[in-house]
Formats: sequence, C-alpha cells, structure tokens
Amino acid sequence: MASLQGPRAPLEFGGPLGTAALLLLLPATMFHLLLVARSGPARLLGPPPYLPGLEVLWSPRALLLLLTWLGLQAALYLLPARKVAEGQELKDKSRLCYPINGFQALVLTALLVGLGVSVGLPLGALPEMLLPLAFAATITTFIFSFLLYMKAQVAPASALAPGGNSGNLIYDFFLGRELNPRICSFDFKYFCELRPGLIGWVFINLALLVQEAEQRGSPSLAMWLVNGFQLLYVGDALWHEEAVLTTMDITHDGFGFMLAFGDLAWVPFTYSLQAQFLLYHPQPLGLPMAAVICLINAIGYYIFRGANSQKNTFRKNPSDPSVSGLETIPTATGRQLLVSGWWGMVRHPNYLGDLIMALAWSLPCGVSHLLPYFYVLYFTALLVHREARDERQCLQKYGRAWHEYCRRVPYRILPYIY
Ligand SMILES: NC(=O)C1=CN([C@@H]2O[C@H](COP(=O)(O)OP(=O)(O)OC[C@H]3O[C@@H](n4cnc5c(N)ncnc54)[C@H](OP(=O)(O)O)[C@@H]3O)[C@@H](O)[C@H]2O)C=CC1
Ligand SMILES: CC(C)CCC[C@@H](C)[C@H]1CC=C2C3=C(CC[C@@]21C)[C@@]1(C)CC[C@H](O)C(C)(C)[C@@H]1CC3
Repeated sequence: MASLQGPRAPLEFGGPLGTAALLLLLPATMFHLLLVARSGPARLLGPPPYLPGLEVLWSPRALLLLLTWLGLQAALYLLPARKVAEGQELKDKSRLCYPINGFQALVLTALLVGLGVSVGLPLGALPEMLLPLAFAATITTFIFSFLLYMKAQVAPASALAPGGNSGNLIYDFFLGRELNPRICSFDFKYFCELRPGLIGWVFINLALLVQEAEQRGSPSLAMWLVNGFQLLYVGDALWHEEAVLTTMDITHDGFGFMLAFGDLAWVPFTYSLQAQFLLYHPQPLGLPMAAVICLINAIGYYIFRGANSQKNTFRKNPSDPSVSGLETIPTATGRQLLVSGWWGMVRHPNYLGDLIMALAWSLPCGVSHLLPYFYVLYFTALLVHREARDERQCLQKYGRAWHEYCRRVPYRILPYIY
C-alpha cells in the first residue's frame, strides 16, 4: 500500500518492526510485573514464577466487571458538565468541544463504590482478580484498536493524525490513524486518556489497601503513602482536565493500540505496581523517613503543577498577571515561547517534577527490591523519548525560534546534567 503520510514523515518507535515487537512486549511486560509482584523473590529481572494457563487468565466474571466499569465511566462522561472546553484548532480550522466533568466522575465513582461496599461489595477481593482483569483489558484493547483502525478507513483525510498513516498495517494499528475518533460528541481518545484507566488505578490501589487491612489488621504506613500520593496525582489530573487538551497525545498522536492499551491496561495494572508489591511484601517505614518521602513528593508536585499551570495559563491568556511579566521569545507562528520562570530553568520542567514524584512513589517500598522502582525506570525512558519527539515537533513548528530557545535554555529535563 502506498504511504499516506508525507514522504519526509519519519517513522517512530523503530518503524513496523519496532511496533510489531512492542505489540507483544508491552502486554508481556505487564503480565510479567503482575506475576512477579505476588511472587516471593519479586525479582524484576528474573523469570516469572510460572506461566499462567488460560484457565488462570480467562474469566467471564472479570470481563463482565471490566465492561461494567467502562460502561459506568462512559455514563459518567455523558452527564451534564460544569464546563465545555474547546480543543486546539484542527487542520480544517474547526475546534472540537470536550466536557469538563472528570473530577465529578471521580467523586461519583467514589460515592458509588462506597455505597457498594456498604451493601457488601467485596472490594478486598479485587487483587485476586488482577490477572484475569488485565487479560480481559488486553483482549478488549486489541479488539477496540482494530475497530478504531477500521473506523479510520472511512474518515476524511483531514481527520487523520500526522503520524500513523504510513500505509503499513502494523505500524498504523499501533500508532493510531485517526486523530480524534468520535461517535457523535463522544470522544474516545479523550475519554480513555483520563477516565477508566486513571480512575481504575486509584480504585485498584484502594482495593489493595483494603486487602492489606483485612490480612494484617490495618494498612501499613507505606501503603497509605502510595495510595495518598497516587490519588493526589489522579485527582490533580482530573481537576485540571482541560490541560490535557494541549498534550501531544490529544493534539498530535492518533488513537490506536499504543494509547488504547496504555490508557486502559498499562496505566491501571502497572502504575499500581508499588501497592501490589506492598501487599505481598510488607515494608517497615518509620515516621522520619515517611516525612522525608512526603517532602520529596511535595517538591515534585510543586514543580510539576507550577510548570504545567504556568504554560497552560500562558497559552490561554499571555496577558494574565501571573505570566505577563515573564520573558518570551517570539516565533514566526505568532505564538511565543516562555524563556524565564519554570520554562527558563529547563526545557521540560514538568517532566522533572513528574520524575521526582515517581521516585517518591517507589521509596515507601524500601530499597531491598528493584521491582517497585520499575515505574521510575520506565517513566524516565518514556519521558526521555517523549522529550525527543516533542523537540522534533517544536523544531518543525518554530524553526529558528526553537534553536534560540535551546541556546538560552540548554538543558532538557535535569539542570546541568541532561
Ligand atoms: N504519568 C504518565 O505516564 C505521563 C505523564 N505525562 C505528563 O504529562 C504532562 C504533559 O506532557 P506532554 O504533553 O508530553 O508535554 P508538555 O506539556 O511539556 O507540552 C509540550 C508542548 O509545550 C509547548 N512548549 C514547549 N516549550 C514551551 C515554552 N518554553 N513556552 C511555551 N510553551 C512551550 C509546546 O507546544 P505549543 O508551543 O504548541 O503549545 C510543546 O509541544 C507532563 O507533565 C508530563 O510529565 C506525560 C506522559 C506520561
Ligand atoms: C504503553 C506505552 C509504553 C505507552 C503508553 C503511554 C501512556 C500510558 C501515557 C501517554 C501519556 C499519558 C498521560 C497520562 C497518563 C499516561 C499516558 C496515557 C496523564 C493522563 C497522567 C496524569 C497527568 O496529570 C497528565 C498530564 C494528565 C497525563 C497526560 C499524559
């Protein structure tokens, strides 16, 4: 099939071969982590304790639970929103509308789960279902991505993403062809990015905490910290939901296997790894160390939130008093680049804050195992790769002004180091 994207569009993730490998590697890694977290030695780099058969992985009950969860989150998405936000301008100069009711969905889900628990819903039984749930989520995302691929076949050219339309089936299936696949006003990518997986992650964490309390009388301090930090992260993402409309995922990437699997399977089942590890490998944690870890998380959050809010405010209204005094570089597009404040420190201060928080989420698990640090390692690789992708796109968008920005702010993520 002929290439549908420009002849100069570079292939990402190692092209068709790299993406074919990732189609297998990502689910395999997720299952490896789930199996190893509950094994005695919990060795990240060792073999899994056993290879589960279909009788362990396949459960109609788990599939039903997953579909009920997706249905519930979709229903909450469709509830009246406190605000409807406009997305970035599209190729055809139009803008899409998005409901801002993610935080409301989190609160309503908490109320519904609370109600369920009060009438006997066994939340503490969820950890035992993680393997079949992850399997159901994997199958569902393969089918979902296939449907998204088929839907893109009939989408107009203006609705296609800049990447993901190379003409190679595997590559395009992985990256995603359509930028904003929708049925009526229901936006699949926006829905998946922030709702079922992210909210599912905090409820899996909560179930692990409840199970720990059932096994040992009360949740450990380490489990409280991991739950608290990650709830703050998810609550923050939903509170600032509108900001996701300017991320690369929404404005640039198509919706295919990478994001569908990432949002619906990878996030809930691997981002809850620290809490999974703690349930099977309790770790002592004293108050002074807990205080230090809280401080690290607070510093990370302060940088992450400060940097993201500064850029979002500036992009929405450059004359807002909180950003109007900052130094900027003009670009040929009419947009400006911040060159002081957080964005004058490094070119991705928000990544730095996110990485500091990632470390704080792993530290409560002690230093006896590498496994709970998987998130820090994976996230560093993801953000370094993401930074390089963003850098390429910014260079294309801003040309000489971007070179000037790089000259004035030479470090990417970590001052004086990288
Ligand atoms: N937990 C997780 O798994 C993940 C979390 N994240 C987090 O998501 C958040 C969003 O990340 P992401 O979408 O990658 O990227 P950013 O929010 O960093 O956005 C990058 C864009 O910001 C704009 N920009 C860059 N430099 C400047 C500047 N100096 N002044 C003004 N605008 C600038 C450019 O777009 P333009 O000029 O067009 O506005 C650029 O394309 C981050 O906090 C990240 O840590 C990301 C991935 C995974
Ligand atoms: C499976 C692959 C290895 C890659 C999948 C990547 C996805 C898991 C991530 C891509 C960008 C993400 C973002 C968030 C979660 C992870 C994914 C989907 C985010 C919603 C987390 C919360 C933050 O506050 C945010 C800024 C809203 C994030 C946006 C990007």
